[in-house]
Amino acid sequence: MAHAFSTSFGTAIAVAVLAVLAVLHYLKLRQNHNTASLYPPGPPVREFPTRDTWIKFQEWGKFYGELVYIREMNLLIVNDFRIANDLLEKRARIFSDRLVTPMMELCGSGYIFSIARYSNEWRRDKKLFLQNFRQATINRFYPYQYGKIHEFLRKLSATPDNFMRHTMILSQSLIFSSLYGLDVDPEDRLYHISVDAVNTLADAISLGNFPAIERFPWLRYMPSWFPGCGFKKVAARCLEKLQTMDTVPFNMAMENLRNGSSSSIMAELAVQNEGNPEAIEAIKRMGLVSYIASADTTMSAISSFLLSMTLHPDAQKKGQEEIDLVIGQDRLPTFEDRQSLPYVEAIYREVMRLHPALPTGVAHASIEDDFYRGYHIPKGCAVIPNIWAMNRDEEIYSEPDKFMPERHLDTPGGPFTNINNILAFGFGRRVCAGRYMADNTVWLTIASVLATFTLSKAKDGKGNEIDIPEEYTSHMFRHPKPYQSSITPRNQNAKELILATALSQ
Ligand code: HEM
Repeated sequence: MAHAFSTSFGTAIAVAVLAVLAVLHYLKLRQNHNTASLYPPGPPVREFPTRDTWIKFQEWGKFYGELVYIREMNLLIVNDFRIANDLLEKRARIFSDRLVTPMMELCGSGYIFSIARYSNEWRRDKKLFLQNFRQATINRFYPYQYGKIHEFLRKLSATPDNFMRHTMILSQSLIFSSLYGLDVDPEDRLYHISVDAVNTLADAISLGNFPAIERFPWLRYMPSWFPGCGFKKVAARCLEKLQTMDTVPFNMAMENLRNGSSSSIMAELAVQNEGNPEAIEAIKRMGLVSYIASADTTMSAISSFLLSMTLHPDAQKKGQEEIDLVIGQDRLPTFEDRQSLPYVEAIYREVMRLHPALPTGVAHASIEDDFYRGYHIPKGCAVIPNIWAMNRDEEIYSEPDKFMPERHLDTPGGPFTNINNILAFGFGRRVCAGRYMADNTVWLTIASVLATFTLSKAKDGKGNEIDIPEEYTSHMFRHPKPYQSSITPRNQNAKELILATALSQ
């Protein structure tokens, strides 16, 4: 009897569970059916802007709402930090892919994990990168950062009118010195190889430059003489340049180690992995991605700082006064001073807020269908985080377009909040892997320039200030367009401090 009871009870439970499952399945199907066609609203593709995309995206956000979707492109624009966090951070399992076009693959995107698919290859290369750039070991780069930033001060002092060129050289040469132990000059062959390789890559993978392969991906399997297959030669050239770029500095670093003239992180890693060709290739790729990911971004942040100081003398003065008060005028700032300089930190945070180097970040992509706030986000959707708009959220920042470092002092956490609050570095599992190094480089440059120079508008022959139009480039990387500025050492003491840095090189 007991057995019969338990059997019928068990059957009843099984029937009930099946019934619940059936209902749930039906509801899910219904939800999918209802939402499958419910994409977020958005404009037609023909309205897609060709420049200053972040401004148009921000306008669309105000018009269409929190999610803007361009159906023909399967592209989602996110203007709100909370949503970026929900998708790119909390649902990182789904939203950590990148869109890789056939042209990118042919050009060697597999070499550069910052633009590679969310894959085992990405995990492998990122792991090696993080071992070398994680927060705990980041002070290994301090000597190179002091060296190159002090060299930058000397160049600014000697030829201030070339400040833009000096900024670019600082950003590019820092990676060569930090990783390879190489002192690269703009006249060097290596410098030209690197600039040329990056430009070739940028041209080759920019959408619209090779429409045939974009429209007919199968063309990649045709020979290069086949009509419309000119892209194959371009891709082969690009790949070759990237290979040269990751091999030439690596070989130089190895040669320097062998002949005893200098050691370097790259050479030491290679020695530890001697006899393991795969590991050696991964080390070379790490050097390549470091250069590609760091040069333009670091240059942009420092350039935006210089322009901001020229345009905002009050903020500049407050930064200088804080430095004078805390460390005096007899030495240059060091990393140990950082926590004692809240206003300098606030200037840094404000530069990163108002002028993100990549205003629309780097697009993530989804690996499966997802549903968010009642909308369907299809598999393979490119998600653009509009950092520009997020950093100008009026609910968080009053008068968001104004340069006001004070806003970071007035917040509960003060200016020294977690680096992950700096949205300019991106999101989730694809967040900038070099951010600890970048953060240190940009901060030390800011503190060192404030300690030693005064920046102001340049004057014409009649002594009138020359107006600065405050124009920025309008493509993926955003940085100030050329302008004139007066950059002079603050006083004799500052001049001597700058010159003295040459002695410690
Ligand atoms: C001010 C300077 C910098 C800024 C503003 C910046 C910004 C960014 C952004 C927005 C991304 C994309 C994040 C995302 O997909 O959500 C990124 C990725 C990356 N950055 Fe940076 N970056 C800077 C400097 C550097 C430096 C100095 C390095 C290396 C030494 C570096 C290495 C990387 C790498 C490897 C990635 C790819 C991460 C991945 O896809 O997994 N960055 N960066």
